[in-house]
Amino acid sequence: MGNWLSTLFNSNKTHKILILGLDNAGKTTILYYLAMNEIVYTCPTIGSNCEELEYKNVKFKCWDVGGQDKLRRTWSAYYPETSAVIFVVDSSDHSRLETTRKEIFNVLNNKELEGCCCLIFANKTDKKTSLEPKELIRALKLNEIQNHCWAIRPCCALTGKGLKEGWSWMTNKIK
Ligand SMILES: Nc1nc2c(ncn2[C@@H]2O[C@H](COP(=O)(O)OP(=O)(O)OP(=O)(O)O)[C@@H](O)[C@H]2O)c(=O)[nH]1
Ligand SMILES: [Mg+2]
Repeated sequence: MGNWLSTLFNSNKTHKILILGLDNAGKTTILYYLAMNEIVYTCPTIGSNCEELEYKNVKFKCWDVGGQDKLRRTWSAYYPETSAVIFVVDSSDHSRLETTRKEIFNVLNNKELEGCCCLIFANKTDKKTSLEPKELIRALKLNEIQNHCWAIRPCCALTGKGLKEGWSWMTNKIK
């Protein structure tokens, strides 16, 4: 991982992280930025990508699952043993806010994810039309999330801006 993902404390456990979100949200771009600290040009994911990362001597196995409509029904196969969900939102995609909202709540209402914390990355902040986190909280009704510790963080996967802050929040919440 990048420089900011260095060493501090020890744990033998590998935490499973699930990266979900609609197609084109930027999940794969985020995964590879976290894993390699560089921008990877992607094509739509059919199936999933998996990378093992280490942060402060804690190991993470991150699954990025394709977000196309027909692939979303496969997401639940990845739920068992998940420590945290990262839900990536294209904050400039105004036309699919309602679909995004439904998918977030579908995911978080699943019993297999009980107790998981959820980091929502408001990605593509470089775009002029991107909504701010507080606008997304309102549009996606995030205050209605129950029984999950959650946070929303703005980011730009093309520059890495905001990824560290979001990742740090998530790792602090994982038990
Ligand atoms: N402008 C901008 N484009 C981005 C950003 N992050 C990702 N993209 C672009 O958005 C497109 C989709 O990115 P992916 O990472 O493939 O999206 P995905 O969520 O993995 O999509 P699926 O695999 O289809 O589920 C690519 O062209 C990326 O280069 C960002 O922060 N800003
Ligand atoms: Mg992808």
